[in-house]
Amino acid sequence: MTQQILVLPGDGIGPEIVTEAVKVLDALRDRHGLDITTVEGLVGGAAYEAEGHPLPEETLQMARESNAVLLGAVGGPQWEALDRPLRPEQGLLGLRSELELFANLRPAILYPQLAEASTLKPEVVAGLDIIIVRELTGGIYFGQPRGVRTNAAGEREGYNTFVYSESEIRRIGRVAFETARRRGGRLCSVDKANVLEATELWRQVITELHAEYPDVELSHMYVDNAAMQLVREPKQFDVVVTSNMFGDILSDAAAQLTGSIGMLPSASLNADGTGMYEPIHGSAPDIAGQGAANPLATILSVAMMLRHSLGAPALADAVEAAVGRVLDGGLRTPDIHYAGTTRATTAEMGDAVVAELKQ
Ligand SMILES: NC(=O)C1=CN([C@@H]2O[C@H](COP(=O)(O)OP(=O)(O)OC[C@H]3O[C@@H](n4cnc5c(N)ncnc54)[C@H](O)[C@@H]3O)[C@@H](O)[C@H]2O)C=CC1
Ligand SMILES: CC(C)CC(=O)C(=O)O
Ligand SMILES: [Mg+2]
Repeated sequence: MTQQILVLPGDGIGPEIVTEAVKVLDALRDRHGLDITTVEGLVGGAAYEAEGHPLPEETLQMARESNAVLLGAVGGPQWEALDRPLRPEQGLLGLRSELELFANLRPAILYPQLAEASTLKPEVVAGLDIIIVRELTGGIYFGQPRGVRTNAAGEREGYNTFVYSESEIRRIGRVAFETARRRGGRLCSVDKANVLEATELWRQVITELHAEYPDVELSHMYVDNAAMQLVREPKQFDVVVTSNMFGDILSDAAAQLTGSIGMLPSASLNADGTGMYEPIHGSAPDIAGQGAANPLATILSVAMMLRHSLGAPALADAVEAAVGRVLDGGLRTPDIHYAGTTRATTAEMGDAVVAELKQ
């Protein structure tokens, strides 16, 4: 049966990188027999400009009717002064929450060809293959109450709520233990249990759950130490499970281990395997419109879509291998460019992946 993919380019570099990922999807459909159809929708600032809301009802409806969603990125300085519910980022958070995409998989894999692109010493990052399992629909990004109020001293104060229920921790914990079981068998749960009650409960629930996964080696680490360990000795990790905000921050740090934030894809999954696929980076307003964005994180997100939502693991492998061959050939967008390699635009990089896929 034909599977439908909702394409949401969003803002900034979003349309540029998504164009390249759609070229890959088109090639898979036309030349490799992938039975898909794509529809396009609005999200973020683009949706606000056209419809007055960052997540129009029509977009949400199309997402619900699709087998998978491919998203670029949202946000930009021009929308920062809007009331919070109208800001582009709320469109993305709304999609994650409405589709119950609680499990965010963020693999950080160093392509060997990019060892020199990393700002870390090659021996620190060579062979890096870790995955961050980030809880995506709870924690401080969604907790109530939140806002800005005037306190008793007549001063403005901002407040947010860091809250996790046992069931929210358990379901992301299960995804993480299962992921570890399929990989190197090691899970590190990252929290701030020494200070925050919500993450003290996190540590307890993950520890309880461990009884069901005795074959997985579990460790716990405070988030401040984890940030340091990620740059000190990243290969000590296999699977990391953590809360929404900690995962957001740690995955940007992990991205740089691989050479660039433009290399890290992600899958956001719900309980029935429906997924949204997006690069981990944002809309990069500083380079938007210049053809300078690296489209590989978005193209690698297509590979994750093929594996997790479209039941096409062999095509996922083919896309990842095509990316590897393009890097072998020396083509580099500016973020991963260094002496001896060939500078490429966003579109040249996408075209090169498509050309490699044809072989
Ligand atoms: N998932 C999403 O849609 C996200 C949206 N944002 C939004 O994006 C906007 C910009 O946020 P920033 O903090 O600057 O984060 P960002 O991730 O957009 O950019 C950080 C830095 O990385 C570079 N970069 C990002 N993606 C790249 C790519 N594919 N190729 C080459 N370089 C790349 C940018 O040029 C910038 O220097 C904000 O409005 C923010 O709210 C931020 C993070 C995630
Ligand atoms: C802009 C935020 C809503 C998201 C973010 O930074 C992320 O998911 O990595
Ligand atoms: Mg982020």
